[in-house]
Amino acid sequence: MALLYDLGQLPNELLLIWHTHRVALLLSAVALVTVVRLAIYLRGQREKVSVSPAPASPVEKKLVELRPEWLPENTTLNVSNLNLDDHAEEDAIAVATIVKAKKGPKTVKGKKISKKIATPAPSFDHKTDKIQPLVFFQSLSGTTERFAAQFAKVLTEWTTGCEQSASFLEPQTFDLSYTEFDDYFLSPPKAEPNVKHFYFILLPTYNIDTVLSIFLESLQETHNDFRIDTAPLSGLLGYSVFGFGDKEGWPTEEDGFCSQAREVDRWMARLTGRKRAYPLGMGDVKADADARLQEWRTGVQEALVEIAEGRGLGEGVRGSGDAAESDEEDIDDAEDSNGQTTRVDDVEDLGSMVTSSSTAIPVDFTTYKSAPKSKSTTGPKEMVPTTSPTYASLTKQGYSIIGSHSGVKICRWTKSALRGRGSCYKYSFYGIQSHLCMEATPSLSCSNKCVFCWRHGTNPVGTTWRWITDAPDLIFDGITAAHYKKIKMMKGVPGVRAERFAEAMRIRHCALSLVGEPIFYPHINELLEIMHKSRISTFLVCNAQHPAQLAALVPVTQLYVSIDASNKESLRKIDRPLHRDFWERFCACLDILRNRRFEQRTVFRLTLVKGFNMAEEVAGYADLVERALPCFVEVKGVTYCGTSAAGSAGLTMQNVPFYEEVAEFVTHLEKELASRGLTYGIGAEHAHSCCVLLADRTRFQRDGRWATRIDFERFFDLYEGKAQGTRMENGAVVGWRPEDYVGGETPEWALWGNGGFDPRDQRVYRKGKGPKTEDGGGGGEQAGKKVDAAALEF
Ligand SMILES: Cc1cc2nc3c(=O)[nH]c(=O)nc-3n(C[C@H](O)[C@H](O)[C@H](O)COP(=O)(O)O)c2cc1C
Ligand code: SF4
Repeated sequence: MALLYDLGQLPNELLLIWHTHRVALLLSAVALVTVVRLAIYLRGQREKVSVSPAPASPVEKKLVELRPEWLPENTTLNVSNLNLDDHAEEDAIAVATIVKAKKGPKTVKGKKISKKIATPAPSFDHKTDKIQPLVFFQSLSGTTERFAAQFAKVLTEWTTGCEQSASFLEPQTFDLSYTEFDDYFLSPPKAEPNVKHFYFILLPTYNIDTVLSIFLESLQETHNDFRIDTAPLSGLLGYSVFGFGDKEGWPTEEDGFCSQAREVDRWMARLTGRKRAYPLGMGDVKADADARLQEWRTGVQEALVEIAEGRGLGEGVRGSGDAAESDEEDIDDAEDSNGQTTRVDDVEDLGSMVTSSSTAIPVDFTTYKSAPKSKSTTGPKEMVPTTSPTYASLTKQGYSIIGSHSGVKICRWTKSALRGRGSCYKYSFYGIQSHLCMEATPSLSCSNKCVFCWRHGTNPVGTTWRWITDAPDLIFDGITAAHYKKIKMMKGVPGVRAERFAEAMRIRHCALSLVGEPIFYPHINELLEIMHKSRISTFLVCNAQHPAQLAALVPVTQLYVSIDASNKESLRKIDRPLHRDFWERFCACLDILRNRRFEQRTVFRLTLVKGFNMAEEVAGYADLVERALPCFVEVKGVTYCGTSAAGSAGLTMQNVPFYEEVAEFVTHLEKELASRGLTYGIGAEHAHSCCVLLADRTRFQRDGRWATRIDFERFFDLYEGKAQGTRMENGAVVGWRPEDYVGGETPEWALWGNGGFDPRDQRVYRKGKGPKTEDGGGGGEQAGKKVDAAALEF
């Protein structure tokens, strides 16, 4: 009973205890929860620490798959197969070290480089230091070049005659078309420690794609590259920009007057940490350019005196103490006016960004000289508008521009063949009669700036296709019509043979090369299909910079890759590619060529330029041949076009090899290939074009005799399915092989040692030149003749 009574009292007892000790109880509960939470937190911290490797402990290495944007769909780049450092130096490091982490959301850790530039101005000790003035210019139609030369001359006179002359080194001038941007705009140039640089930049403005756009992209790219200081040029003493524009077409800055010079000035301010030594100068080429330039020069000279006397850039400019300059450069350029980030990580986006960041410039090429145009430009531009210097230059030299990005021209060999005076080397080697051949390109733009290309400065360049695109059938109709028109114009030329003239009215072959990069055109496959359906054979030359397009190309009659150098450094110097990963692209193209060598005739085209890519490079070229195993290797001496562009690229007649030198080079290459067990032999020559052919003996010899010619009709039959090919896969026929359309034997007169001139043609010697041997052939030719740029042949 007593027990029942005690239990009945329990709730009351508990209530009493709660009322008496509730504060203590609540405090104890809070303390307990805190201790438990703390314990969980500390445990978590310990786990994180233990995930990190102990100092110097081995970390797991993982192979990181490189997947550049140019790789074809569903393809991965096997770095070990690419042998990227076969002949080269510091190539891509494909193995990155990665600390194995727990699965979970990927966190990217990085340190944002402060936009505020801390780098102080380089101090200038006027007793020991020297100022090296560098004058950079860019010119498409020569105006800025003339002004720059004049400016450099007066500046030189001033630096040698002024009171501070001991502080100055002789000014140097650079054409930006031929300047490696990375050598001057990624950091100040390398020099003795007491030599400090000052940049003068003189530029025109073009509201179309030109090399200038590439320069702007490169400045922007450098500034935005998160691996580089945002002001990598702060080591310069200073800079100043002068722009040339045309107020007739672009009356005000709003309309785009000198817009590119203004942009360059702004990027330079950012890259130098605001070292603008003198304000941007601008001149109207049709009015006051001369006076404005003199004014600007006097101003910059005064700034140079200040520097030379140790006073830096003067008041109000960063580096001199008072960073009071205030304009848009102070604003964090990572944000545009809408507050949206404009930082780019994809280099390919830069083109459009540069355009969009500039003052919106109207592009109405039909009204170039008319009233100011409205401001907005949307959508792509024409690659070669009729008002562009490129258009003027190309048409002047006999090119017909089709649409806005294709070109056609009859080469001198077509004219020569019409007159019965001989065809080009393609006749000797492959049986192509020059009067049946059309030379064209669907892309006048290119991603290289090769030193031997005569069009520099004026040719459109770009790494991606971003122009208005013409349809392939329109291009085909346009180029064939223009070709026939030009042939017809030959009707009255003395010596043209009637039968050849009649034959020429049916195009049989197309050399897709001319200038520019044909596979850059997005519908190249459709264009090729149209040609093949019209029974026109296709010889396509590409510059080994577009592996994705190369891999996706339909088989052509003969596929060429230009091999302008045997190693990375030499390729960089001679082709001056726009792609930073040019060597990887080049190597990938070689591997694609190797894979496709049983589908179509593949050719290496070597253009030898003395002093650039000949000496000591035989082994390097042999490496490349070994890698791609092309069916043929054509070795050709460069043709000197004698333009100022070639001159600025450092090319002179001394760079044009003699035929004997080309022949000697080929003999060495043949030996080198043989020493590696490769089965190449010298198949044919055409001394007149300074060209020699190496071919794979196992594939293009019949009973020990060379058979380098092509059976074109058989190629079309194979293409149309009228004849069956012999390319097999898993026991089934999957297509044709180059061996299926090998033509007749290489004629005797074309074989090595016989000169390569068809005896049925009439040989015409240039004034003062005569036959070296009785038969008129045999290695006596001199390639080193200055020819008109229009005489360049594929
Ligand atoms: C197609 C074309 C576009 C041009 N665009 C501009 C422009 O947007 N703004 C400007 O001020 N001048 C423009 N100009 C004028 C040139 O900048 C001017 O003629 C300059 O002197 C050319 O210099 P260069 O001969 O050194 O190439 C353009 C000229 C051409 C032919
Ligand atoms: S690849 Fe041809 S067109 Fe392009 S830059 Fe070189 S030489 Fe000129």
